[in-house]
Amino acid sequence: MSRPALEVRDVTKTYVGHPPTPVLHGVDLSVGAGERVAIFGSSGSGKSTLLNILGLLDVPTSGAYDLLGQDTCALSSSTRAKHRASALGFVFQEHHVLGARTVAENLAIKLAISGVGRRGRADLVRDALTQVGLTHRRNAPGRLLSGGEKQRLAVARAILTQPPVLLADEPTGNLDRANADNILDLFDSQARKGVAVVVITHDPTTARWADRALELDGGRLRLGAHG
Ligand SMILES: Nc1ncnc2c1ncn2[C@@H]1O[C@H](COP(=O)(O)OP(=O)(O)OP(=O)(O)O)[C@@H](O)[C@H]1O
Repeated sequence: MSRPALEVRDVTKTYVGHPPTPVLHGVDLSVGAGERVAIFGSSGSGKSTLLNILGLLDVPTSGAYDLLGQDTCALSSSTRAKHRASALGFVFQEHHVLGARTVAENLAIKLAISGVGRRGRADLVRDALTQVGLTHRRNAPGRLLSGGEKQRLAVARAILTQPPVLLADEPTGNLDRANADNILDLFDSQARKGVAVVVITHDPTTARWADRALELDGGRLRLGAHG
């Protein structure tokens, strides 16, 4: 069997404090290339905590997390940041679009921050806009986009450098059904290219859309009712 894109083994997370807050109690998760996984669970069950760990924004208290075959727990913070930039794309419920910048500038700025040279940027921006169907809006300021268009721009930003893993936190949360389906279609295209897609969601339709829907309950993941 081929190596999973990401693999979490017996991960625990306890936030330090008085008293400490134990959140994850032994999470196991393996996601293959091209697989679409949805994670749902009640408020406070630890979904964001797990996504922060998967996104290399936080570290587990114990357990192992391998991303693209690399043990991430042993990495220095600067190597983690490099790994985060090259391996992961993020889509959030809040799309963080820069309102005063054009659609194309929103993407070019992300590439500049990622260290992509000026010459390479135009092609990547064009490809990403084509993929999400926003080419005709490339010169529009971000503030004039509709909610659905802003979220498509957020997906374009996440896939700009073609990361092999896409992490999304309630990506359809603020959208009507048609726009939500549009975002899921974009994720489908990514999965068909071999990208591993992990989505945190409260939306039952999004959970049913996934190849596997897992419920975070009692600090552990189990196959959910939608799976
Ligand atoms: N930095 C922190 N320090 C201490 N406790 C925290 C911290 N971050 C989260 N928690 C606590 O950990 C628990 C899980 O939080 P988390 O945000 O992961 O849940 P969630 O499932 O994403 O919730 P929601 O669906 O409401 O966003 C909550 O009880 C929360 O208060």
